[in-house]
Formats: sequence, C-alpha cells, structure tokens
Amino acid sequence: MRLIQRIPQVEELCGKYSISKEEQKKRENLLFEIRKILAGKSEKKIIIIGPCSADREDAVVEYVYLLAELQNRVKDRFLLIPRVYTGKPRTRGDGYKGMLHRPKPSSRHDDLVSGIIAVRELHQHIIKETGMYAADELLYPGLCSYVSDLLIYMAVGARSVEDQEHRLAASSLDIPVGMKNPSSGDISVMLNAVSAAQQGHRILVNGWEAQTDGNKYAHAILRGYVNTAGESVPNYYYENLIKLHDHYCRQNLRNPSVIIDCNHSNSNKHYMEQCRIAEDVFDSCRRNKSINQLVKGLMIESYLEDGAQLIGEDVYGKSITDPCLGWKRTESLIVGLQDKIAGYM
Ligand SMILES: O=C[C@H](O)[C@H](O)COP(=O)(O)O
Ligand SMILES: C=C(OP(=O)(O)O)C(=O)O
Repeated sequence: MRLIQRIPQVEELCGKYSISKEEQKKRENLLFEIRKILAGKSEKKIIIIGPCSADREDAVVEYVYLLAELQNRVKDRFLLIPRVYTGKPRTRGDGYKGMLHRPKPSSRHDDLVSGIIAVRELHQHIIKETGMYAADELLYPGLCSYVSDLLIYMAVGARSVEDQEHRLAASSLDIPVGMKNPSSGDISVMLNAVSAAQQGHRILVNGWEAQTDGNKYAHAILRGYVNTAGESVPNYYYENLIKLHDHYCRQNLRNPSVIIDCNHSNSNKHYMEQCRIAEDVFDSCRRNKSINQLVKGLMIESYLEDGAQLIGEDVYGKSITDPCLGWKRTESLIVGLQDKIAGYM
C-alpha cells in the first residue's frame, strides 16, 4: 500500500458543499413522510428509482428533474426517491466502482478525494435544481458521514449485508436504511442485519468513539438471489412475501417493512421484466392484507435511455453498469402502477 493523499475532514467538506436551512427543513419533512410509510401510518408506497450508477452529473440531474415532475402527478399514491448510486460494489472487484472512485468514468485512474467532492456536489445540485433528495448505497461505512446529511435513504447491498461495520453504521443514521438479502438468498441474514441496525451500538467513527441510537426504520429489501448453480432465483413472489411476513412476525423488529428490488436477481438483469415484477408485487398486495402492510414499496433501475452500454460509447443517459428501463417506459410504468393500486387503496 502507498499513501496517495489525505482525505479532508467531514466538517470541512460538509461545510463547503452544504444546503440551506429551508432545504434542511424540506429534507426533514420528507423523512417524516418516509417514516410514516415505514411505520404503517400512511398508505402511500415508496418507489426508489433511478440509474444503476450515477455516472455523470448532467444526465442524472436531468433524470431527477423528470422524476420531480412525475412525482407531482403521482403524489397521492407514491413517494418517489431518486436512486443516485455513487459507489458500486463489484462481484469480482474489477470494473467501474462509481463516481466516488472515478468522477470521470473514462479516466484511467481512481481519485477518491475528487470523487467524494463530486458526489457531494452531485447530491447538492440535485437538491438545489430539482427539489428532490436522493437514496445512495451505504457501501463504505467510513464515508457515510461525508454524504448522509444530503440523503433521505440508504441501502446496504447484497455483498455487504452480513458485515458488522455496515450494520453498525446503519444504526448511526437518522435516515431509513434498507438491508438487502445477501446474494445467496438467506433471509435470516437480512433480518439479522435489520435487528443489528435497529439496536444502539458503541462504534468508532472519524477518530471518535461514539454511541449510536439505533435505526428503528431499518428494514428489508428483497433483490432475488443466486443459487449454488449460479442461477438467479426471484424472491418477490406471493409465497416469498408471506414467508417474509411470518419471519418478521417471529422477531421483535420495529416497523416491519420490505421494499422489492425489481432488478438484480429478481429480473436476472432483464430490465424490461421490472414492469411485470412491479405489477406482480402490487397484485400480491391487493390479494393479501398482511402483504400489503409489509410491502412499503419498490426499487427500480431506470435512466433516460433503455439498456446499457460500455464505458466509452458515450450515449447520454444510458447506463454503464446494469441495464435500466428508459424514461418513456418508466413514466408509463409509474402512471400505470398508480392506476393499478388506486383500485384497492
Ligand atoms: O448493481 C449493479 C451490479 O449488479 C453490482 O454492482 C455488481 O456488479 P457486477 O456483478 O457486474 O460486478
Ligand atoms: C449493487 C446493487 O444491488 P445488490 O447489492 O442487490 O447487488 C445496487 O442496487 O446497485
């Protein structure tokens, strides 16, 4: 290992790329609304939606701008949270690791200090230009405090969910954190992560020993899994949701909730399947009250253009990681889902 550059202190960066008092207040109001949904005190569903990776600021801000307009049209039924994922976990370690590592995807070298600044600027610009507040992945627990004040949601990914540091970091946050099922599919690992995040812990953070309060809005995310033959197996079906409901009932967890990730191993990365999966989940909600109470929403991978491209192809608004649903299909999906759930809510 070779030291490259010192990372600026959290206070220094957060002070420099900050939001106004009114914007903080708006964030608090949104958090209040999300907590109400997760606590079962609102019938609205949350939809965390956006690109697999936030690769460039201009296209991502344009996307969130469209989402803000759509939010107005579906505000009675849905709370849309832009998915602005700036750090990507990689199965084999190689490949694009997100804006956090490489603010310019085509550059040949990582630059994490510039990456942290680019990520903060991106989240700050989204808030200022669109009025929306985003979700990001809790990939590096040590970097949480560099960005969490600008977010309203974080998710711990399938490759990190069994890790103590991620669980304890989730317990320190004032925003809801979703715990994905691990790649192998064991839902007890996911619920153990929810339990750990809901408790208070003594942790090490930014050179301090600190006590966390516990995150009572930590909850589950089903993203499908990979079996021992390496095949994707969905876990969004009616039976999976009933089983998760039973597991939740047996544990003393607060605010039982699940978000269904429609892509990843649930769609086997066939991005168009997300539309069918989203409808299927809402059908299960319609058929069963317990499922409807447990399912608090969806995660959808969507961008301006359908599909995915290789880095360097340079198609504006097209994913450079997993394939995403393009904007036109996204818009009709969300409007259609609104009509669908209007019948039973
Ligand atoms: O969400 C994106 C990917 O599924 C995740 O980063 C893993 O990607 P990989 O298996 O291509 O490395
Ligand atoms: C990497 C992601 O998901 P998972 O951890 O489910 O693979 C993601 O949502 O971008």
